[in-house]
Amino acid sequence: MKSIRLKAYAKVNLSLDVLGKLDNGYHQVEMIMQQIKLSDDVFIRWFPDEDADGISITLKTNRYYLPVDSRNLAYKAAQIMSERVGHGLKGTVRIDIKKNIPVAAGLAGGSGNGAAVLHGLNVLWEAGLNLKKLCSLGAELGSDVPFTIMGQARGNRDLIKVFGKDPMATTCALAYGTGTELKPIKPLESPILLSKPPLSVSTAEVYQGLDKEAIEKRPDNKAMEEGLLAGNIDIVKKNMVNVLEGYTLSHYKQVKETKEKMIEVCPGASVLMSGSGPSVFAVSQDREELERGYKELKEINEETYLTRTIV
Ligand SMILES: C[C@](O)(CO)[C@H](O)COP(=O)(O)OP(=O)(O)OC[C@H]1O[C@@H](n2ccc(N)nc2=O)[C@H](O)[C@@H]1O
Ligand SMILES: Nc1ncnc2c1ncn2[C@@H]1O[C@H](COP(=O)(O)OP(=O)(O)OP(=O)(O)O)[C@@H](O)[C@H]1O
Repeated sequence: MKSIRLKAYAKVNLSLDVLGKLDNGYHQVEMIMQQIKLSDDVFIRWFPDEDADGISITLKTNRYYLPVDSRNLAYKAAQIMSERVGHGLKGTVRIDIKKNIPVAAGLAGGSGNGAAVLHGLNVLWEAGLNLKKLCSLGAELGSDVPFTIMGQARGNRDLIKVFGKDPMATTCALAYGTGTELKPIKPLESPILLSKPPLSVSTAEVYQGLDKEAIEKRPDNKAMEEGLLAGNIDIVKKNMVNVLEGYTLSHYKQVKETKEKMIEVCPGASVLMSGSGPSVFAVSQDREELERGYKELKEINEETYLTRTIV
């Protein structure tokens, strides 16, 4: 038996712009994504068995409501690896996921689980796929998967050994196209307060909702990138804009209330919704302010975390 244990980190969108809509219904985005320390634990084991009839996959998670078949991105990732690089292999892939990242939260939790399985089987099966190839397989799973592949290559010791010198192994990137084209950027170094109201929001619904509304304020991603490069957190804070906020905040009262509360209790922070929501996060140099905010937000939303970015 061979095994690997990987951390699948969550992401926040420091900015998110939508530039247009493609014929297939997907949207053209331009956004800056940053990996944070909040993570799921993904344990992958490979039991070779010469008598087996090909590769079988089993999956367990600590969230009873999550599917454990091909509807789960981790399971689907194992299927993709079996099809593409598993020729001639016989045995069982066992995946155990301990979820800490809130589900359907705008934090790429499921995407990260899929990414970890792609990475894990690449190592266990000695498939030798580079980051570019892993990202292209990841794009078949979901728009956020390639970024989580890059971030994990930087945030896991076993993967740093393999990809340490690859400039794509980074925890911050400008994502464009449908979100799967990535350009590494110098990461943000900051504590992060994160809070998710007890509801889930469909990403598809939010993108479709945006089609019917005018975008009021767009992020200046160039300025944000320069701020990151200069390590100037004030410039980063000033440019935190997410065009998906308009729809989610106006349709989900608890998300708006969470954002308003965070602004009230962390006046020195910049507060933004991540992805399509409903998670809201705050960036501030003042950790004590975020600690105070954590206590207040925890009273409202059980799923509240004080974490930090990974550089
Ligand atoms: C909102 C973000 O999380 C920001 O990072 C991503 O853009 C969405 O990433 P994701 O959840 O991995 O998205 P996917 O699973 O690929 O797509 C979910 C749904 O979102 C919509 N979608 C997604 C990405 C994109 N560029 N345009 C879209 O319109 C599509 O309706 C799609 O059916
Ligand atoms: N391994 C997984 N973990 C969590 N959800 C999963 C997983 N596999 C599939 N899903 C499904 O995906 C949906 C979205 O969950 P996820 O936690 O990935 O959302 P998210 O954080 O909003 O993702 P994103 O930020 O990429 O849009 C859930 O409703 C869930 O049923």
